[in-house]
Amino acid sequence: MHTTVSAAGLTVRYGGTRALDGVGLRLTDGVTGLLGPNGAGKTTLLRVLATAVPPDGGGFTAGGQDPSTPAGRLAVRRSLGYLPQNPGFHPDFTAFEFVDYVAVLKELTGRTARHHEVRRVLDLVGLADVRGLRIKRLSGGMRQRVALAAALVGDPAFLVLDEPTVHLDPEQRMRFRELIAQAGEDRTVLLSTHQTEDVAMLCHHVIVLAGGRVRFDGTPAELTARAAGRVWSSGERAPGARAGWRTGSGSYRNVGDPPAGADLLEPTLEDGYLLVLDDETQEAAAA
Ligand SMILES: Nc1ncnc2c1ncn2[C@@H]1O[C@H](COP(=O)(O)OP(=O)(O)OP(=O)(O)O)[C@@H](O)[C@H]1O
Repeated sequence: MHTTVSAAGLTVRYGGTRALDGVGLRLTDGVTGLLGPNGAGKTTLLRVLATAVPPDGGGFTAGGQDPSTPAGRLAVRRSLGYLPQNPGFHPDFTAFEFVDYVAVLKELTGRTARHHEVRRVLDLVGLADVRGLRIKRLSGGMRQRVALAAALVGDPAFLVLDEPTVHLDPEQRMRFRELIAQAGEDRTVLLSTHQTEDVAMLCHHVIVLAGGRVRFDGTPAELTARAAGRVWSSGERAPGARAGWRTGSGSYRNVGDPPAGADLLEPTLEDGYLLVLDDETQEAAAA
């Protein structure tokens, strides 16, 4: 069960700051990655799409429902799972109690069916064995899985995940990626992350946000292609490099504007992302 989400002109102002400045997007089934530097507006965008913050301008629909009307908002909320940056756990709740509490908020009122659903989602994220433990006794990775289970309660068609892999060690991150990929098989998932590997491994679609605006919207391959012919190796730091660092082999890996005859390297998604941000910074400085 998935849904289509379409947004146009989304604007959110906090005093003089435009956290979102006319954002448009279209999400379909599968996992879309949302990349952007600190303060880009990612959390604000996710909060708008999760109907936690109404936009000052523009709007969106999810599954054809418009959350600017009370009936539409209810319909969008019923089809939504949200994993916020700070899930607000009560540390004395057990994993089961927390997810059950979220299930009550999501209007799963029949106790037996609700408890069945809570066990199903805890099972799905691999927490069946620890569902009776208090959240304060769980590791960071397990807590993130509790938060994901809470987001999955009621089998929502649209899942909004705000930096779910942050603070996880590499093994936990890998396990979490498996869960997100699984969730994205039959859902529309929007995943905010600072990890370009998350996007390279999980996403069929990527949006780069900076300064409250969409700077790139396309496939991971298209983002990587932005750096084609712009990554090269040299014996020392190259003058045309926007970023350059000495690698373990002793040579420099440079990203930017290569000199003629440079020894070009295969670009990565991270190179493409760096150049999208850097090109945008240079354009802003020139304007
Ligand atoms: N409640 C708020 N009050 C005032 N300003 C805010 C508020 N929330 C966000 N902002 C500002 O809006 C801008 C976008 O913030 P947002 O948290 O959406 O960015 P982000 O991309 O999620 O950043 P990060 O990666 O650091 O979480 C920033 O300049 C931030 O300081």
